[in-house]
Amino acid sequence: MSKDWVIGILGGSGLYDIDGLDNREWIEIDTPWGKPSDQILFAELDGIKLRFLPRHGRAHALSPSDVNYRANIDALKRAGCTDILSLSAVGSLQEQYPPGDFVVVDQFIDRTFKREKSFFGAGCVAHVSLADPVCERLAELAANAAEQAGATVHRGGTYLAIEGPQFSTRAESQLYRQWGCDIIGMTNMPEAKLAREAELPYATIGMVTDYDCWHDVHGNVDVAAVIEVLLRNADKARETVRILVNSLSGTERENGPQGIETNLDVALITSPENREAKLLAKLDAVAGRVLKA
Ligand SMILES: CSC[C@H]1O[C@H](OP(=O)(O)O)[C@H](O)[C@@H]1O
Ligand SMILES: Nc1ncnc2[nH]cnc12
Repeated sequence: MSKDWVIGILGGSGLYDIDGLDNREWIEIDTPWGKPSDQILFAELDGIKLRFLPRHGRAHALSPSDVNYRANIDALKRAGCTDILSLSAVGSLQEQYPPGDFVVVDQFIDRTFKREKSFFGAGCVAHVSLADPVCERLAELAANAAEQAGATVHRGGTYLAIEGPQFSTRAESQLYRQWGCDIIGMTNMPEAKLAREAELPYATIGMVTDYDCWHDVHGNVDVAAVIEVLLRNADKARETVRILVNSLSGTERENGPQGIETNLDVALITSPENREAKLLAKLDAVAGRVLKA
């Protein structure tokens, strides 16, 4: 099936708006899961529709544990998004990813524990596959765009998600390194899981801001250091978005080869006659494609 691209952008720390877009309008979207982090910026560029949501709100008043990830993903789906790209500040767990570099990850480890992680549950159970949690097509488009924007880009890598809001202890940081993780952040889980449940292809660019606290030479991460690097990199991130969108201009969107857009076809397990009407009503945007009679 082909349709128009509608690119959703989840902006992380330091990225609260994108300028240089046409027909900009901030629009409030309500969801059955509560309020998203902020209004969503509806805009266009080169004929492609863009929907931008600052993950922590424009005032950065939401901590990673307080972000309503379900509402954010649901709202982006309601806003018509076909794909979601996250731009996130991350710490580096490996020497070869210095601050300033971009890592386009292909795997996640979820160590968060205080968040709603599924749209499904009692009354309508589903188990989606997360073996390949990232949309390879979107990740490639994002990596190409970031390179053209002048970033040093690493393709592939594992993002370790911690609950926060505190940064890690040195022992934890060393442990994550031993696990082979590449970058660390506090937000991409359960975001990526929920995007998959909503049948939305998801990719993330980790913008490295620090070496966490494991490095012998570089000092321990703090917010000032993160913001300092981010401010230097935010323009590159915005330019990446503009180049990515431009690369789609004039093309028709086809579903990708990973089957993400139809993955609920093989995920629902509660028999239709036993599904709860109340939960089904809340799933109208996320799973309407498979739940509509
Ligand atoms: C301000 S440093 C910690 C903060 O930054 C990252 O957020 P995001 O992924 O939204 O850029 C990290 O995950 C923490 O939430
Ligand atoms: N070192 C770090 N740990 C967790 N989240 C981060 N965001 C940016 N740097 C981080």
